[in-house]
Amino acid sequence: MCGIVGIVSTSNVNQTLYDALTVLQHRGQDAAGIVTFQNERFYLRKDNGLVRDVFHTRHMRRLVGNVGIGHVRYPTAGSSSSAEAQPFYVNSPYGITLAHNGNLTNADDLSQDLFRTDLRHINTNSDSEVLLNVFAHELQKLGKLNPTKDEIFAAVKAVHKRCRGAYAVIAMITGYGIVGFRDPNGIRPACYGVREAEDGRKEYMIASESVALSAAGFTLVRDIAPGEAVYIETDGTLYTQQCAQDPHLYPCIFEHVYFARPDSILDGVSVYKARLRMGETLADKVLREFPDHDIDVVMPIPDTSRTSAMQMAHRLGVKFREGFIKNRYIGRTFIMPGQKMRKKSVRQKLNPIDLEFRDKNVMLVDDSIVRGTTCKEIVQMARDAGARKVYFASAAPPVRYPNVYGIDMPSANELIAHDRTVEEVGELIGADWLLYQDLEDLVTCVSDVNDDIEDWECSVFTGQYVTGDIDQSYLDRLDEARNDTKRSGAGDNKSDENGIIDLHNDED
Ligand SMILES: O=P(O)(O)OC[C@H]1O[C@H](OP(=O)(O)OP(=O)(O)O)[C@H](O)[C@@H]1O
Ligand SMILES: NC(=O)CC[C@H](N)C(=O)O
Ligand SMILES: [Mg+2]
Repeated sequence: MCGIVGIVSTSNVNQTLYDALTVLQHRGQDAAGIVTFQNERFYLRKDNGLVRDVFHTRHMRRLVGNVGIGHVRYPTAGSSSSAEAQPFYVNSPYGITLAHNGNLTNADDLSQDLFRTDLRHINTNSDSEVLLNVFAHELQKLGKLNPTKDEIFAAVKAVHKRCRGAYAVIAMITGYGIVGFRDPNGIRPACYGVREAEDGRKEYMIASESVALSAAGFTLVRDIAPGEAVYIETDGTLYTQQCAQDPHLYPCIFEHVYFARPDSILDGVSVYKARLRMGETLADKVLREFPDHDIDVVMPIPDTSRTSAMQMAHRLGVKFREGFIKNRYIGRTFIMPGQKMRKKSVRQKLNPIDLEFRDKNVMLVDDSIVRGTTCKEIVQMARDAGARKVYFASAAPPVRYPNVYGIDMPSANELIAHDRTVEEVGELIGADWLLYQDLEDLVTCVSDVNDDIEDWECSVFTGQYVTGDIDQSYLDRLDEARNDTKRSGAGDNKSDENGIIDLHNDED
């Protein structure tokens, strides 16, 4: 998952972009980047690291201009190399930079076409660089010296025809403006908002999540529709157009389970409310399956499961307690590259308050169980702290299938629930009872607010991929390229050794 943001303002955008990226930091903690535009020049700073580590005062001073875009990255393609940090840049036509959240499922084919037919060179293994070049090529084909909204929208239309997979995108076209668009299935989120400058002129922001808008004083106008493009010229004139032939809204349900911040509203659905409901439906399942339960206390695994755990305890009428304290200086473990790093981080990250466990039957609640790294360690920690029985509940159903749309779960074999029954997973993690949310219930928790949502992208639970182009051979190739063993040998954290030359980066 990544976070994207773009602003057209009447004054310098560097600080607002920086602030927005810190608000979106939960979506990607590997790399960050900002590019601004002023007087016919782009100013770019991107590197590996958290936002606060990548941008120092000297970089911020140089990021001048009233228009700009930003990105926080959590890789799902290529490597963690700083050369694959975003935004990407291409000089022709016009000079375009682009930030992408999602994952293209036909990036390999596109890359070949770009080279053979479109005579374009791709310098990294990033699917986002491919996407940028498709967009650039389609814009170039129109052959205009000064592109108008019609050319921009025509290029987005062509992108929809050529690209498969998931993409929420913000691109900046030198001197003209920024364009944001979503793939025709609306898998990844994107919205836009407006605020008034002191002189009354309008300023716009496009972002992955509404929380980035509200934190910067923008009012949410609406979500970008699937397939739609929003083009904002540098003078603040805004145009929108549907650019896909047959759009459907199938948003990723995992945004509500784990990725998004609870204070965001995605496609009209409050993430916070959805998570409260997940707690209620989990409690109802406990009461259905275990009416005489002997749970003394419900505890969240911080942070993401807090909202659901609280509501579950409330509905069950049992105590809600914080049994694990989180070290706030360790990042999200699930989005860390490499299993070794994730495992070590769980112990460093969470520490039990023993007195909350001693002689108690505890129900531990997490938002999801993916590789099982967190819950295995946690169950043991609860026992070591003196718990009598350790029950475990997941606010999401079993994660059994890889994700191909921008969440880094490339390998079925690394998913603890893949090819296993709930009982087998329960045994593996060492819980006395393991309870998963039913998929139907999860869907109910996020539904009934927005009738435009035709269905949810639930492939990690069902193995059904909404783009219809995913077969076993694709999944095998993805597994081969990105499984943890592969990456721990040659990829992540050795990024500088993979030989990708960083072409357009202000390194210090
Ligand atoms: O089964 P696993 O492979 O361990 O993955 C699932 C865990 O990872 C995430 O937590 P994370 O630490 O990333 O972030 P959080 O603090 O937002 O909960 C998620 O909330 C689960 O706790
Ligand atoms: N998680 C994402 O959205 C990743 C975007 C892109 N596929 C990359 O790897 O950089
Ligand atoms: Mg967690």
